[in-house]
Amino acid sequence: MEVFDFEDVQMIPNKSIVQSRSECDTSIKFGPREFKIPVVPANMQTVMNEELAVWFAENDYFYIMHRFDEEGRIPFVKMMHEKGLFASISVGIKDYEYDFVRQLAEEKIVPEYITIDVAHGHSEYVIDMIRFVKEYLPETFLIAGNVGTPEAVRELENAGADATKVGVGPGRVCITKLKTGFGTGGWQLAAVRACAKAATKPIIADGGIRHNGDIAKAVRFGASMVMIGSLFAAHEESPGKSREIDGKMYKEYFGSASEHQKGEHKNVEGKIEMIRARGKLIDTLVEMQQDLQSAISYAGGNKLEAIRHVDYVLVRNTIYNGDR
Ligand SMILES: NC(=O)C1=CN([C@@H]2O[C@H](COP(=O)(O)OP(=O)(O)OC[C@H]3O[C@@H](n4cnc5c(N)ncnc54)[C@H](OP(=O)(O)O)[C@@H]3O)[C@@H](O)[C@H]2O)C=CC1
Ligand SMILES: Nc1nc2c(ncn2[C@@H]2O[C@H](COP(=O)(O)O)[C@@H](O)[C@H]2O)c(=O)[nH]1
Repeated sequence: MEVFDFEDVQMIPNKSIVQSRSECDTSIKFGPREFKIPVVPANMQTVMNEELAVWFAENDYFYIMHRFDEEGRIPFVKMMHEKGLFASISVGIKDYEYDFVRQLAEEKIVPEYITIDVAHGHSEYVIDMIRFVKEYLPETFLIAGNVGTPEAVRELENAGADATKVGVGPGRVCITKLKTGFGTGGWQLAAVRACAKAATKPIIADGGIRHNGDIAKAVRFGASMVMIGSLFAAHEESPGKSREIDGKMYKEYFGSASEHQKGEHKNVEGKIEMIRARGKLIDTLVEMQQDLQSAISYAGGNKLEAIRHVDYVLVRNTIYNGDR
């Protein structure tokens, strides 16, 4: 297989058909709803919280709530539904998660989206959970992950997953690749391509996005949705704690498998980073949308779909052209 990552690829412009980039439509239908852009913040504790979830849902952006406040999940779904908003939550695969899903079904609390969020999604235990969720909550749109191979995508889809999440180890605070030697770190974009070719349902490209142009590249290689952690962390509204270092403000961004998150040094595959505090989240979202509109224009179309068909070249790390 030909391997490459985001920085190794440049897409080739086509003749533009629009008079203004504002004509380009970045919206995407994902599951039962349509969203403004094909981007979702990572379901991590320093990226998403209840307040942000409400704001994202109110403003037609997709979100996935993390699973680290286990007791808070049912009140969260109820609160979202009382406000007339969609609920999108995460589950793990431990035994008590089966009780949780059963409780949702018994109490008729049906989230619109559930994401099975584990590091190594290509596993019989994940397949069992997919079957269980689809049996008890058949109306919920079920995302399962994370995986890095076409075979895994096929197996999770066959078990009933409505979408799969691709990316094992490309994240900014990920140390899976260093600690285990496994993953899609360094060739995430090629893994997205291979998985998308095998997929019959949508895939989410998860991790490794460092620039807005990477979103367009992930779409080009088959992603319906792109999950991003580090670019969404450290905004004014981000949940991470703030700290002043040498007179500059930073916010924490830590891995979901970090010692910081787990509270113990066992199977640690994540780290904590301090990221320079940035402005408002809405400015980042608007810039992502504008950059995507521009990308659609370069692709020669006026809808997101146009990006999927463009030619590309492999430039092997040269896109910075000495500017970095
Ligand atoms: N996208 C990525 O590249 C990665 C993401 N993460 C994130 O970290 C968080 C914690 O993940 P995770 O450790 O899966 O969650 P959990 O702690 O809930 O573990 C999942 C379950 O699977 C079992 N398991 C068996 N083999 C593995 C394996 N190789 N990796 C992980 N679990 C295994 C675990 O048992 P036991 O603990 O006894 O082994 C546990 O029961 C998640 O939010 C996940 O998204 C973590 C690493 C990589
Ligand atoms: N290997 C690990 N991966 C992790 C951990 N916590 C989260 N993640 C993954 O990273 C992406 C976000 O990536 P980014 O490049 O946009 O910052 C996130 O969605 C998870 O899939 C972890 O502790 N270890």
